Amino acid sequence: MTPGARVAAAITVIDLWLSGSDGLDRVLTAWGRANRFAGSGDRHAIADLVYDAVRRLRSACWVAGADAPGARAALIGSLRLDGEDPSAFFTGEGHAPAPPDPSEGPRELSDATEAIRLDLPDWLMEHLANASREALSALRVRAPLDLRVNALRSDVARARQLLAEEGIETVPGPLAPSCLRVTAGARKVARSRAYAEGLVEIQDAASQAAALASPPQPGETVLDFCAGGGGKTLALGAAMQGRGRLIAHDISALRLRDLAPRAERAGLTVECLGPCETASLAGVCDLVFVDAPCSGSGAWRRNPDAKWRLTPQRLGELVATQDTVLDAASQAVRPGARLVYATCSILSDENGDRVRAFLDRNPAFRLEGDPISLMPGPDAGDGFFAAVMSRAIRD
Ligand SMILES: C[S@@+](CC[C@H](N)C(=O)[O-])C[C@H]1O[C@@H](n2cnc3c(N)ncnc32)[C@H](O)[C@@H]1O
Repeated sequence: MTPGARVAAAITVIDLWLSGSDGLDRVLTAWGRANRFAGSGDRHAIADLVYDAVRRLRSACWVAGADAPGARAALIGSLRLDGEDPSAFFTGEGHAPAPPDPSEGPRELSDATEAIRLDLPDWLMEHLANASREALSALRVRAPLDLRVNALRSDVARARQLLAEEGIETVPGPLAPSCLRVTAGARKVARSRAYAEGLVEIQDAASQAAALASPPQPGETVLDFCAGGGGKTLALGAAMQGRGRLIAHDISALRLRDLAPRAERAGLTVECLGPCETASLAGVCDLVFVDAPCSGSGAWRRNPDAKWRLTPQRLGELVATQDTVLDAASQAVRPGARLVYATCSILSDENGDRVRAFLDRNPAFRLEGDPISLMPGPDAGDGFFAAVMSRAIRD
């Protein structure tokens, strides 16, 4: 495909996403299936164009002269924000889109409101008043790929060497000793031997750090209450050196489906419990980890469509779920043991506010130290929050 045809395809994908309710990933996958002529290089290039434009949807549309989100404006503006001349792609020749007309900018980004410049919905600005502008700007930029070296299978030096032999270059990553940041060959990771044999997992640096907010010890009974795909479960299991009882629970049995084979690859045994199967764990766990469902605002550079779909009503629903989940999970904590509440959110509504509300409802628990509050950044990881609480020996 020509560069212009790739831009045209990216416009089609964003159009479909804007007019439907599916996530961007699904729309992209469906487009790829319906357009088999596009090779993997084309599909990757189109995905990059799409994600770059959606991450910066408001600012891109602004510099393309549009006051409302639109796919064509998003692409024109996104190219401009990257210092490219859109006319080089919008040629009208072959499958390329028609050339930009004078109503399509350029317009100075410095004339836009702060919410537009930061690519955030207007209503969210007051919720983010305490977040630094650098952290919010980081959400407009493509995220790096981080790996967690699985100590049960390898050490960091050996994992780096094996990855390098397959053309995947890494440097030591931030926030966690097991973190490697991929600097070249990111697209080869999922097909690499190191990945297939469980030496490394794909996991953001901040997620790795959050999993170790209260490091589990070998021999402990550890419950990952919102285990989902199991990223934290595997990190917890590695910290336990594979010894003890590791239990994964989620309200969605479907989301736990891939955990058993992932755990086996990582050299771990995990008990998987479906919804409402935790009654037998009441008061027995040494550590209960709650990676609560949240807005995902700390990871919006990876999932930029989520930020445009979040509404005040949805945030309210999430907050109510977080309270319910934390109350339910706390039942499994043994007297004297730990409860960790974590989110990949940067909104205090979902973080400190939830912990304070929980402690007010549950006087048997108290906060241990200051919560970890990680903000997204080029040399950091995603935004993440983790608070460690402990249950009194006697209620
Ligand atoms: C942030 S995701 C977990 C990600 C996962 N821990 C990881 O590291 O890959 C939140 C999870 O909470 C689950 N969830 C939502 N409501 C729940 C509930 N009431 N009880 C338990 N899990 C719930 C969701 O199905 C989802 O898998």
